Amino acid sequence: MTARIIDGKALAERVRGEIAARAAGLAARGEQPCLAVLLIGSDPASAVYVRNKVAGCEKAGIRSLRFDYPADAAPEVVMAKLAELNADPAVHGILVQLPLPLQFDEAAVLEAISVEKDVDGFHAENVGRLSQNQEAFIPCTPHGVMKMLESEHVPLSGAEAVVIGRSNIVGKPMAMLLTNAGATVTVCHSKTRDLAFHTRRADVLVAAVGKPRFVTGDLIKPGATVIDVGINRLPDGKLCGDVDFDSAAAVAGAITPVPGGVGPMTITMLLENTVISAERAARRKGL
Ligand SMILES: Nc1nc(=O)c2c([nH]1)NC[C@@H]1CN(c3ccc(C(=O)N[C@@H](CCC(=O)O)C(=O)O)cc3)C=[N+]21
Ligand SMILES: [Mg+2]
Repeated sequence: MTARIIDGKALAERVRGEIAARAAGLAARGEQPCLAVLLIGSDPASAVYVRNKVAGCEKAGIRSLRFDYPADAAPEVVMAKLAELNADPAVHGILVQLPLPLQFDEAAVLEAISVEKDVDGFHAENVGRLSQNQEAFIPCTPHGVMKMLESEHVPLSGAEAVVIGRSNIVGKPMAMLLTNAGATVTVCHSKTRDLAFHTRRADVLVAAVGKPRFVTGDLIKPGATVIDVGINRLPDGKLCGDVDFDSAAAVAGAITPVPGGVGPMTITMLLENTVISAERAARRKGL
């Protein structure tokens, strides 16, 4: 058996077409969607992601504002910029690229973004709303994964879902979304005693561990849907996921590649959240 490949890039293209149409409609009514992106420091991976986000905005007809700060930037300077962007009615989304340099209190920075403009969905209030299954900005990576599962018609109600990784930006919100969709969810992590015991029961397996090729075929239930959230840069510069693609694809029913899987959907959901925020602003203004 060899797994069907879930083409995140193709799905992202399709969804971005719809987002671009909504953005154009908003611009015609005088409310052009606008995303502000703050990048602090010079981490090369962060620079690539931010460049991809800005390019994604441009292609979808979303205005983007980019603010770059040196690694030793004073937190007060960034906080002042956030206050300014929160108050600017032309700005609909604000994203502070993570990780932040050590002098920053990450939680304090995320809380300083207004809930209405928190298109990353990392503000505690949006996290709380998601956990209560209320309308909220949903973190882009897990939201993109849900869209992929939906477009592939993967049944979730009553399914066994296993998430490897318990980060605030992927693992935990992923578990919440799968729970809200009716799956029986297990969250595994570095302290899990018998990983294979859990993963071999999974109808849907999401890998967000940050270890290259960590999930091998022997951990996968035959026919399972395997979602690879990992993005690891190998010494040769190539990108690889948390899943050992070849051994996994021999067992799984469907699998996402890296690159071209979850990554492009992550940026797509960021664009969608920005458009949603702009649509709300337009509605408030009666446009
Ligand atoms: N505040 C914040 N919000 C984020 O959403 C956020 C963040 N910080 N910090 C880092 C992670 C990572 N992330 C990715 C976005 C796009 C790709 C992506 O487009 N990947 C392409 C390949 C890109 C490449 O060539 O490197 C792919 O998988 O095909 C990957 C990873 C967003 N993140
Ligand atoms: Mg983890």
